[in-house]
Amino acid sequence: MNSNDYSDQDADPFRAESSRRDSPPQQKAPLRPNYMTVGSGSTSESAARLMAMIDQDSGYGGSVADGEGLARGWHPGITEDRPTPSHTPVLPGESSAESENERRVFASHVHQLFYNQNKNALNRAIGQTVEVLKNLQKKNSEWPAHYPSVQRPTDHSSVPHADPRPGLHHTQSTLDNHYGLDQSPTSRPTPPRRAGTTVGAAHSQAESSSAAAQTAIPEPRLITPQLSQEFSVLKIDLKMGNLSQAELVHSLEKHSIAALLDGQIKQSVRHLYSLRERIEDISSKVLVTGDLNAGKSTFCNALLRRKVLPEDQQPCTSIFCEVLDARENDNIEEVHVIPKRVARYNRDDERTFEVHPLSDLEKIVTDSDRYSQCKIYIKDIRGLDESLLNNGVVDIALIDAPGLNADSVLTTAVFARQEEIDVVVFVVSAANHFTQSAKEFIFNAAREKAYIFMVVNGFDNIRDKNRCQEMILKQVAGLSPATFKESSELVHFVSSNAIPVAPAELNRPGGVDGSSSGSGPGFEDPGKGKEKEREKIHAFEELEASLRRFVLEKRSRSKLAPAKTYLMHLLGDLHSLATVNRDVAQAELDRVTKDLSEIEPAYEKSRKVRAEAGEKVDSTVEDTASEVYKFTRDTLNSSIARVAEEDLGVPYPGLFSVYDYAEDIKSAMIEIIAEKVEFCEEHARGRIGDGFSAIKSLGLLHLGDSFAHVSIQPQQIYRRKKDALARYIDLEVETWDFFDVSSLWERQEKVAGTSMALTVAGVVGGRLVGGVGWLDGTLGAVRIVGANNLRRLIIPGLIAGVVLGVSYALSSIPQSLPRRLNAKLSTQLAALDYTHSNALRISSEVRRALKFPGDYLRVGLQRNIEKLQGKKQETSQLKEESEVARKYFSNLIRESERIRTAVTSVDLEGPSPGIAAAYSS
Ligand SMILES: Nc1nc2c(ncn2[C@@H]2O[C@H](COP(=O)(O)OP(=O)(O)OP(=O)(O)O)[C@@H](O)[C@H]2O)c(=O)[nH]1
Repeated sequence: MNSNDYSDQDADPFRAESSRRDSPPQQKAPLRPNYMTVGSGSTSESAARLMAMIDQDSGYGGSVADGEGLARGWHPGITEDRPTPSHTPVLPGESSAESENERRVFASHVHQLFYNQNKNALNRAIGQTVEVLKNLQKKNSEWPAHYPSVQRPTDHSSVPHADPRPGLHHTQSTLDNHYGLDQSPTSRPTPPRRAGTTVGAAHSQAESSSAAAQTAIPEPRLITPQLSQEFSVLKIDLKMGNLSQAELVHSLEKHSIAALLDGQIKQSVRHLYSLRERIEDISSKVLVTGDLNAGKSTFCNALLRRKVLPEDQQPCTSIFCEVLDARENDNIEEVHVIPKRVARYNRDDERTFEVHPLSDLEKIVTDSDRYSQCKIYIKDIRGLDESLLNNGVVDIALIDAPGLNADSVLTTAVFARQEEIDVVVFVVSAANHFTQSAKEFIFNAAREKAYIFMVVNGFDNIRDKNRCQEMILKQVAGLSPATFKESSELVHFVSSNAIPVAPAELNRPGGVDGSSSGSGPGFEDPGKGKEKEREKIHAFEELEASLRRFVLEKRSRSKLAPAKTYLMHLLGDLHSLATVNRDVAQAELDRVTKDLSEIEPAYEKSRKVRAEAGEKVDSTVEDTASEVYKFTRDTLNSSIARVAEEDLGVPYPGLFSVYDYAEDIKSAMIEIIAEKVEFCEEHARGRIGDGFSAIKSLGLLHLGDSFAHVSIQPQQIYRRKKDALARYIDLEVETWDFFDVSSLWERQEKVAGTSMALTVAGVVGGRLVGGVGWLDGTLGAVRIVGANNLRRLIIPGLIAGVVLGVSYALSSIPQSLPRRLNAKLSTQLAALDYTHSNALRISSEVRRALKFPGDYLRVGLQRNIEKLQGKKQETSQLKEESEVARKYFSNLIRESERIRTAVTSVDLEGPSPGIAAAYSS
């Protein structure tokens, strides 16, 4: 507040404050009686609550872990402008310097609480966001997240016009209308796709994470340019060649994008940690700068109420002097001087500074050749309520800068731009106004720090104070419009040298031991009753109060605002990312559910087909083989039994070649039997062909074209050289083989009425060959010719009979020999198990020949099942993944929204609550 304003105020400074700042009516001083809280009596509810809050939250940070405080929010009772619980009784509507001071103190506490509440809310939000990001990082590694990016505008043709999957860029502006004018208004927009997915056919297939990774990436993924632009923190920033960022993102494979996103997340987590560190840092630096000899050192001393820094008529401060609380130096008052060669000061490393007593300061500050800056540790002689160094919330360090001139202006501007400098206090001489260097500095600094705290010093030297104020404010308006707008709080006209200060060394006689301000012992008392002096002190106290608030508010802006802004952006990004991914997961879920509903019955069907076709193949093979076996066995059996009846094609050469004849017959019979075997093989070939056809039609039915090339070559079957049957047959021709008695006997019966001789001969022959029925013959002959005649006839008869019998037997060799040999052959072949072994061989070959197509069919069907089974498993897994992802991203939407709401409610710009508002800039 300006000192001139103050003199015009009425008796109630609160009312004057309120009206000056257009504060809401309820903030005006009430006309109700004030009350006091004294002794140990009961306190009002809100006062008790406030005290409890102050106790809990002393300005050094409340518990971040305590979520309740935030949840409850600011207690409305606190924000009401109630009568200040004052220790200084005043009548309603009246005010005194003491009560005003108490109100300020109270407002300061409210400020602190408000600041801390915001700080804690942000701190908590940072912790929660880090948690969310870490979870997202984990999720991203399992289910590579989709990253929104711009649809490539040239890709008209590849955009499906009627895709059933939901689309996201439906919501985008017409700028992103890539469908062309002919697009049906009812057609659905392009669905969100993951990198690596393709349009068209690929959609119908289940896309597992791994499968998708292998797919080509002809298409860009998602989404709206707006959304893409909205991405601020998690934006994947790629700068390569002439390609735009969006194109680059498109060209990347899904896992590369996931990796990039992972990098962004890590970076964000790191940034959040550094923001947390920053908002937790309670130190704040105030840089005091201004023209040469403007009174900067005097001003700093006045703030400290101690003559610490050397003041002189001539320019004296040539290095940066930082004044810190001695508590940061084990409560020892001393000066650490940093030589120019030292790049970075470290209080714990004595190599980085020289230690000097405070009394050396005058010498030190003028020695700019050796030193770059100094740290002055002093004990704060003021109480918590008034102190600037320790005001209960922040530890403020004052930095007295060398006076500005053409050489130092840039150095100081650079210094002022440092992030750790929260507030710049510019001291300007009321008499000299802004010099060229000053203007240059403010212009430079204003770019970084919108607000500059202006101290117009040496106001006591000015006679026409109003004119001076007007002129200075006009210049401020040009130099820093923001500061001008808040000039009542930020521009102060004071006389720093009017403030009573204690000597630099407190243990000097007359020094103070630092607890009170104002007119304590040792101060250069301006003189009681001197109204003007009091006014100067009052103006300076107002400046101090403003400066304290300004530091707090600036801290809000410089420390809390970046955290808030960053969190808002980050949570916004997370929200967008989560929305996109939830929709993608939902779309995938719908698709795979549909796929699965088709795959499952197909899988069951293929299992059934395999079982049925397998049975059919088995029965075909078995039936064919047993039929062939039976056929072969029957054919060979009958052939062997009747081979003698076949046309053997061997002429009878006569009695003298009868043995050769027997051999030829034997060979002919063996050949006929061998031919029969071949005949059976030929038959088997035919049956193999039939069996194969049956299997092939099954194959074509169930395996389609893949079975078309399957064939067999029946001619190749039974080509193995067969062992010559003759080798195994050992038919020894015996004499008796030429005389087939049984057949002769049969024939004798047929010619029963022929002559006696023949009968006798027959009988004799019969006797000769086997003696069968000779008794009958003899008895018959005796009866017919009588015994005597018989005796006479017997010799010639016998001779005739033998001759006849022998000649008959010899003449019937062509008939009897094959039979005998056939019988012998049959016996031998039976002994060799010839029929069975051949039938078995031929039928086994049938099995072997049909086994190949049968197995091929079986394997093909099995492969079909496995393929479907694999697809089923993959789709089920994808379904599960999509379900989990959808749930996760839905939660992420909610969670990011919840944290964002909490961060939004952190009001760094609005007025401070309650009484503090009356003292806000
Ligand atoms: N009349 C009057 N004199 C003042 C005021 N403030 C400072 N002075 C005097 O102005 C002279 C310069 O003061 P310093 O505090 O040394 O000025 P400075 O800006 O620190 O000087 P450098 O750091 O050397 O640029 C001293 O003699 C002070 O006593 C004031 O408000 N009124």
